[in-house]
Amino acid sequence: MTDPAITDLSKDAAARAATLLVEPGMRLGLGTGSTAAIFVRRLAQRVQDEGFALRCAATSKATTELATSLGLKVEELDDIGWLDLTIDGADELDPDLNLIKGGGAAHLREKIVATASDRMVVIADQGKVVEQLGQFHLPVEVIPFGWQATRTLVTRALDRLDLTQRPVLQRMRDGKPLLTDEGNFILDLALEAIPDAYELADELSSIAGVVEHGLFLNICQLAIIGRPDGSVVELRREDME
Ligand SMILES: O=C[C@H](O)[C@H](O)[C@H](O)COP(=O)(O)O
Repeated sequence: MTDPAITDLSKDAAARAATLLVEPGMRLGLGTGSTAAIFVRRLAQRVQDEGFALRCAATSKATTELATSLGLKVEELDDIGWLDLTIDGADELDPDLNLIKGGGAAHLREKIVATASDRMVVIADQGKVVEQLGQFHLPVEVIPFGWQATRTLVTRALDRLDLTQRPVLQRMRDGKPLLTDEGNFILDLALEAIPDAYELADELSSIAGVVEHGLFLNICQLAIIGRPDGSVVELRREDME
């Protein structure tokens, strides 16, 4: 396992590089998670040093609190309307820049913000880059009402795709299921490999109690992968090279 301090250096390298994509006056989406938090800190520092204005929309209560505490102006997405750029982390990314997100249970708002942006850029360390998605458990946000019936429907969908693993309600807080910022539960799918992410996404999206899954397909345009020595590698979708 990679030393967490090394991983943090890599995340910081990616975050620093991403701050250079931000231009004065931009409408900017702020992601959630440890990498996105480093970006928010780096961005706040740059804004303070250079004194320019930005309009930010955040993807979680945690990011709203962090950004606001650092002096960034955070507004409701609906008050901004549309975003120029969103910068966020990811749990996994494949060579097509398809992603798994939601390790921090924020993927619903993250997907709304990312798809309401002209560009989404992912920042990550090398450990997030995979050949095929699925090693990281796939989060599926479900409405608490009837969640067990929803879980049955998710199981049947997995069966149809010959995926034998079962969805699990495993994220707990104070002995109760963890609630997302939108008051929903998370089912985790430990799939190990997702042979066809588009097919799985379609199946999951067609289930009534599923609010959103953590597959981000065809949404990210650029990934900035940080290295412990402070350098970065940029990955673009193959069809965009
Ligand atoms: O729900 C959380 C988000 O999708 C995060 O962006 C993702 O889990 C990556 O987080 P981290 O940068 O902490 O690995």
